[in-house]
Amino acid sequence: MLSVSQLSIDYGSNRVVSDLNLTLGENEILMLVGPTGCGKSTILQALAGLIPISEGEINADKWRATRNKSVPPEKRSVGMVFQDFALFPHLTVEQNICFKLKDHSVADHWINLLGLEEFRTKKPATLSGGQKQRVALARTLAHQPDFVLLDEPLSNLDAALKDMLRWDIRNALKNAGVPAIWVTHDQEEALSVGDRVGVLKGGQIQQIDTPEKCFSTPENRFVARFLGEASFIKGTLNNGQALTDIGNVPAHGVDCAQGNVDVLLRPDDVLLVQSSIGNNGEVIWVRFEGGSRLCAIKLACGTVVTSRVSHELVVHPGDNVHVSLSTSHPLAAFKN
Ligand SMILES: Nc1ncnc2c1ncn2[C@@H]1O[C@H](COP(=O)(O)OP(=O)(O)OP(=O)(O)O)[C@@H](O)[C@H]1O
Repeated sequence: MLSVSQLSIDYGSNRVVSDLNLTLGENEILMLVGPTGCGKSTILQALAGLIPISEGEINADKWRATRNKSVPPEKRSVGMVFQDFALFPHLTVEQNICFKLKDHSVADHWINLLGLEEFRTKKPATLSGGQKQRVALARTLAHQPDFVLLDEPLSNLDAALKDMLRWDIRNALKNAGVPAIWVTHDQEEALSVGDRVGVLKGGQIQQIDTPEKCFSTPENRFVARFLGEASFIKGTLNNGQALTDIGNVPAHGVDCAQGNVDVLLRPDDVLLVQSSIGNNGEVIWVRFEGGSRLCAIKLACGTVVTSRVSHELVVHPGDNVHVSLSTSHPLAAFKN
């Protein structure tokens, strides 16, 4: 178990992380997301003991660090996985994994689990990016850390490989029973592989919650926009029901919002139909996504909403269409 309370971190006179509170449960994967420069890597470096903290404390089972009581990285039992793999080029895969390891037999488990058997005697230069990252993860887990910090481990890999490797990393962490904090730029990665997601802005946590809650009931508009396509439509909220120009839906008032609100719409909440009568909007752009199309529709009131439709529905900019709300789950509504 790792817990961080009221943690602040400065670079000189510049405070880049303020009043951070979080706990990492046993066997939990916590994803940290946020725009570039919001302090994600800085938090990982402070947890690893690579940079000093200015306020607050970090508590692990075996140690406690504060501004006045630093604990060196080697005493923290922390494993780190970086985007650039950080392997020793002159050592083989096996030697990299076993580096400074007393019991080499532990390495075999991770070599097998991460599919590295055939590369055991190879040098890193002959491996692909995905294989190198598996070696880096195997090395980290073979050292049996108390927790693992992953700093954008997939950002140097192509899309197809990313998708496969993110599940392999999650499975390996779960197999090891080691909790992890995983920094990513990728909202889809955060929502799909994390047990919880922490959204950061300007060095401050905006929300830490399950992926479902962060996505469906974001605590503010920043979180709503950061975690996927979001549009807002004006409405009136009373007794859990929001009335809008394109339909009435169950809604939940964020911060007890009532009356005039902006209702958060995800593309899957908006139903688009092509019809010759009763149209209420005009398509302004369409993005082909493979199995689906993402369409932006301008309503008569000027509001733009997005809708995701099947690839079978061929829609063009300029088409007049009918959009409505089709959700049975409550949508988040913000005071306007
Ligand atoms: N060594 C340093 N000295 C001074 N300022 C730094 C240093 N490292 C980072 N910063 C600043 O601290 C802020 C947070 O940087 P950090 O690298 O933690 O952000 P990040 O969220 O990880 O960004 P990215 O997603 O681009 O990797 C940024 O404004 C950055 O310019």
